[in-house]
Amino acid sequence: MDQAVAAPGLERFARLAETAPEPDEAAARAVRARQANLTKPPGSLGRLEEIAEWLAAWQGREMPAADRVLVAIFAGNHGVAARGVSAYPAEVTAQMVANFSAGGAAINQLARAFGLALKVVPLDLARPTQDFTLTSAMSEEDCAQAMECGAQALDDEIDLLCIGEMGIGNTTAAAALFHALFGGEAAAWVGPGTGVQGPALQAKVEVVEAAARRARQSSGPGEMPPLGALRQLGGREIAAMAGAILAARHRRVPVLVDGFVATAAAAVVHRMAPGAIDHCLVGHLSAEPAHERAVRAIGKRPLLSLDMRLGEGSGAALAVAVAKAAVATHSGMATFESAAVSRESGAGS
Ligand SMILES: O=C(O)c1ccc[n+]([C@@H]2O[C@H](COP(=O)([O-])O)[C@@H](O)[C@H]2O)c1
Ligand SMILES: Cc1cc2nc[nH]c2cc1C
Repeated sequence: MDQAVAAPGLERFARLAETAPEPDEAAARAVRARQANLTKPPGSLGRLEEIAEWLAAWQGREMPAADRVLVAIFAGNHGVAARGVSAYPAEVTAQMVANFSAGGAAINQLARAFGLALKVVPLDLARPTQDFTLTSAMSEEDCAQAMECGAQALDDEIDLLCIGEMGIGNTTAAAALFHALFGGEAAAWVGPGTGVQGPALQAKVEVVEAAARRARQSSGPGEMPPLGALRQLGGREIAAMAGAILAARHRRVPVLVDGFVATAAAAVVHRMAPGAIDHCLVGHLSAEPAHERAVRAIGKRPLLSLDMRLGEGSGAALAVAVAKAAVATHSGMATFESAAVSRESGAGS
């Protein structure tokens, strides 16, 4: 039987989820008190107000910041790609990593446009994970090592972290993880990814069904433990994103999660302990059809919905603009007193 969580490396991450620090309620209260005095009808900045409070609560400061933002992109290769589940060949993963380094990818332009730091972390690209229809994707050591790489991506002082990924075949891994963690039909979690359609899409559904069946048998009766599911069905970049989410919580760094694949990493952490992803928001609703179901399953509501389905942190990076807007309004606006603006007349109550 497969007791993934018993591995020493993975145990460290199970403990990180169990000992996650709580939000700073005093900072959140201070944000709410200030917002009540800013020159606007109460609640009229909608989710910007919620985001300012969320940033402050996790940063542990009354005046939140979104100046030092890091986009971390983790890249991994997948044995299951050999089953024809992607519209692109597996070598595109390494080629896109080179493109990130050369500054030619979409995320490079978004990072430049919004003044974001970009870190690209390739994870053992020459050694794809195992085909998880046949055996578990990663050994316990491999999974723990990838999670550790994710945790270490946070070595600098930052206000906000965007997590993203690159990995041909990884929408199959993400679909398999959602299926294992949340149940339902495999077909409800599978979509085109980079553009798979017709019989190849049906074959992708069958790959996810076969993988979930094998993982369930290997993991034994009862609910599959989240770290077990990660090592059975995930990929190194998904494990790294899970590690980064857990490490960010301990550093009190709020996290913007990118699309469908990054949400699979958040889903693993969500299932590790109650409230374990309270410091995360989903930046953008992917056009990958199952993303909506996935974000609902982890109790989130994406900030943006622009029909993108790119990955590489792009949806999270765009959502930084919203976080910056929340900080700018919260910290820059005048109060009713300072601007000599009359408060509500009472007709509304
Ligand atoms: O995150 C998303 O919403 C998303 C949706 C579709 C595709 N992707 C990206 O496309 C790649 C995976 O697609 P595929 O078809 O190879 O499984 C991977 O590099 C992801 O970053 C990402
Ligand atoms: C070209 C290309 C760029 C990507 N960026 C993220 N996933 C991707 C997948 C492909 C195929």
